[in-house]
Amino acid sequence: MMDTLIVNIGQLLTMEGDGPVKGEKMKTLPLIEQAAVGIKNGRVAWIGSNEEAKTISASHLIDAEGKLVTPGLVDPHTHLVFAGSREHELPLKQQGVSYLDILKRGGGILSTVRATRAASEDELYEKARVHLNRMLSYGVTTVEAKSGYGLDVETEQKQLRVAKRLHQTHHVEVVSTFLGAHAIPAEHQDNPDDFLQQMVDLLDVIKQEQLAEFVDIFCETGVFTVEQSRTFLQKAKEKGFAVKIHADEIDPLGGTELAVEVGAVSADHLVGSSEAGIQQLAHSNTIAVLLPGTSFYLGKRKYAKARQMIDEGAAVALATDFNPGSSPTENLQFIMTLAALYLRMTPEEIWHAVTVNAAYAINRGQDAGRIMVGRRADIVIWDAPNYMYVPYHYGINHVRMVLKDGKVVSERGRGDVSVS
Ligand SMILES: N=CN[C@@H](CCC(=O)O)C(=O)O
Ligand SMILES: [Zn+2]
Repeated sequence: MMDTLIVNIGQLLTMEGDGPVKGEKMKTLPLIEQAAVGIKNGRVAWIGSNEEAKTISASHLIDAEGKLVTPGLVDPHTHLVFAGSREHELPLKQQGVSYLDILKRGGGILSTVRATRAASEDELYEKARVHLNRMLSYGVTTVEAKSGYGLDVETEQKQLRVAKRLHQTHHVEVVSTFLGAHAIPAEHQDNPDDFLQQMVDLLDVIKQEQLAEFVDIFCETGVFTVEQSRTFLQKAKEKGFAVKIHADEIDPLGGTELAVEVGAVSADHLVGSSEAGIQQLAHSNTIAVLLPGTSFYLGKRKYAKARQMIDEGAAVALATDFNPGSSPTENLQFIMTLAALYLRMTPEEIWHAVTVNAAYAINRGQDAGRIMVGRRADIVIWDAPNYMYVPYHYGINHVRMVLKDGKVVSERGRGDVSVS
């Protein structure tokens, strides 16, 4: 007897397998047609054909109506917790002022820092909760959330406490990353190493209070150098954190090579990765987290070389990079379309990148990203006839229903608008 039985599934993407999916293997999608899934105690208890399902009883029956069913999506790179917004930067961008120049003038990340410092913990929580609700409605059941808009001891902890509270209170699982090294705050422009030392000193408290499991740094021109990033991440690793890097986002500094060297769980952005960096990445365990929404929104022509990365054998994941400056969107489905058009990833590769590989990019590979017996039942029922349809029909939400731990936590109308 199942708690819930999902029947009449046209295409079930189980993503069944072991470990992150690399290179060539991303081209083959583990898929069952005319399938059904049984759920008990919040976990997947049975997977079989729709025919076999007729012999199984359940307290709650969901008819997938011949549509697509997939694992809950995983968004492995977001800046979820912040105050304010930055729509006033759009005209500056139109005048040709670059992202790094806006930052140099004290805007960009630093303007969000001022707003976040001024906000109360409850205000930050309420705002982030709204963004997280929206992510859930787009099919995301696990999300990574970075701090980095405090850049002082007090506000960084405030952001991390908000992420922890969201994890405890929201249906979506929130995996927390300390990004205290996101920019050099105004008061430390002349002594960035002192600032980095303050952030290092904070690591013990973060560990004790279990406020984050990852540590990240923005390795970029005018922000932190490769040397500073190496030292900072090595100290974080010594203190027991897993590490990530904002690498080669704008200028090709060698952040990709550094990610491999320090054994980062993921290297993120990678728009300017060198040939050597891509080679090293492809032969490492570091997941390449690509953020085409950021290239798109910064109005760039240059995108990460996803094709080359996959062809060389790397495991690629995709994320929204949701943040108020370079990618203000919670819509991972739109990112899937950008990946198809600008990263030239195939639909099969894209689905790996938003499920299993995204889960491995945040050390959740054993829990999320796959529909397998014994796993948490984090499942999306789509109003889409097949997996290719989601990146194809762009800019709208194709989710019909989201289950987290076997419970329906988000449900939408069918989009069949009645016009009188
Ligand atoms: N590049 C650094 N951090 C974010 C942007 C943050 C912001 O602009 O507020 C990113 O990943 O794109
Ligand atoms: Zn980011």
